[in-house]
Amino acid sequence: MNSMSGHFQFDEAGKVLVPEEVEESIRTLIRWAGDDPSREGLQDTPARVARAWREYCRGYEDDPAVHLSRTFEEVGGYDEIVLLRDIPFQSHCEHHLAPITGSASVAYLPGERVVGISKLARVLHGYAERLQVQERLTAQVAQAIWDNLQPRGVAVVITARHGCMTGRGVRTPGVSMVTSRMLGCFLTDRDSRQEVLSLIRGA
Ligand SMILES: Nc1nc2c(ncn2[C@@H]2O[C@H](COP(=O)(O)OP(=O)(O)OP(=O)(O)O)[C@@H](O)[C@H]2O)c(=O)[nH]1
Ligand SMILES: [Zn+2]
Repeated sequence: MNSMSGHFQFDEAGKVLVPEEVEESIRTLIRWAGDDPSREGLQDTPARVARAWREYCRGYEDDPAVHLSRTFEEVGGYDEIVLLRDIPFQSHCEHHLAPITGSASVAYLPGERVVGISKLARVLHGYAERLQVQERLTAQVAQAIWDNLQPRGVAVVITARHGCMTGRGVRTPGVSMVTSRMLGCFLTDRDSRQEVLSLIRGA
């Protein structure tokens, strides 16, 4: 079994085993950044970093479709928009492996089936906890809900800050990126789109 392809191995205590080649690559990076990986404070760092990255990227082990498979048919005749607003999330950009932190609003207009509301946040985290660009994250969350719930409409709006624009590069703190993906009636019907956008804005 190849530990590099996401099939992790664990010790008796259930802690993930870090392959030597992964630790060595982190030591190389520390050396390249200008420090000495053998000094006391950095000795355990490669294993910690490896485990931290497995956690940052645990979305690769997650299947959002599973979260959306547990649906309910009857919710008291409710057939209006369901919105989960301002769900905080963390991701990492695929260009610099820098943190992306933000919040997402996820809405759908149910068809036959509704889902437990926490599942919308689980889908978001499942895709966010991978190496991402914000546009793809937004599209994947919307598409997963569209494919699995067959709703009448889906709207996803994400606002996030990119660490690669604050701590390095253009060094422009405070700026956010906003992306949205509308499907179904939120794409084709102007009134539905306005309604969902005003709910998302909290107007
Ligand atoms: N569209 C998009 N761009 C992103 C995202 N995350 C990071 N980026 C951008 O990806 C780009 C990568 O540009 P490159 O020119 O290849 O890399 P770079 O030399 O490090 O660029 P700078 O960040 O401008 O220093 C940068 O403009 C980043 O701001 C994202 O989620 N979506
Ligand atoms: Zn980046």
